[in-house]
Amino acid sequence: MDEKDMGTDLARVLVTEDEINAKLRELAEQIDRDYEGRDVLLVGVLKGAVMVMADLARALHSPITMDWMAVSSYGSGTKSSGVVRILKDLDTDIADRHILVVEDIIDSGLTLSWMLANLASRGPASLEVCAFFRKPEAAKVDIPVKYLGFDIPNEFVVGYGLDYAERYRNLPFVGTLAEHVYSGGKPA
Ligand SMILES: O=P(O)(O)OC[C@H]1O[C@H](OP(=O)(O)OP(=O)(O)O)[C@H](O)[C@@H]1O
Ligand code: HPA
Ligand SMILES: [Mg+2]
Repeated sequence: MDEKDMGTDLARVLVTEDEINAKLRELAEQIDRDYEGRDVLLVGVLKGAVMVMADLARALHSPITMDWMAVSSYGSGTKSSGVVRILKDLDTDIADRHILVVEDIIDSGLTLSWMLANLASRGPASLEVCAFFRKPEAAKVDIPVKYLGFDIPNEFVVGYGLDYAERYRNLPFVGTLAEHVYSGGKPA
């Protein structure tokens, strides 16, 4: 599915594939500059951050390693429960390491707020956040984001890693879903 052939499930494209690729290059340049001479461990948050992690890592020239954590607060719905569970912990000891957490989206901020407190308690040398999308109007807690992709409106979005009931993660752009997808009805 691309932007010209969205099917009937998508209502509106918010960020195009070209905009995503340009932003990745911009963020990678900044990260390369900031981490010059230091080894950085990118910590991706499964599963949403898979796309941004893979693309950002390839856009970087810095020597990086990657690790993954799986936490879940949304389940199959569209609202954060605020209750964060670790489904998979890091394989790496992050004490004295430079950690850059890579997230697809900050919505309420509850997931990342919990994760940052958890990671900080492990004694990293530094701890920063790269979030590709953020919904400023949805924030319940303030998250310090050093590398930000796009601020987007307070609507449920899918694509580029973001799912609705596990679907749409593979769209190369980000958009909103048509009403019939939520209501289970037929496309208009
Ligand atoms: O700021 P918040 O309101 O906490 O929301 C953001 C989090 O919610 C989503 O994860 P989800 O729990 O859906 O898991 P997934 O990445 O596997 O889809 C998203 O990938 C972020 O991790
Ligand atoms: O808008 C969203 N879409 C998909 N997953 C999400 N997780 C938090 N916010 C969102
Ligand atoms: Mg999800």
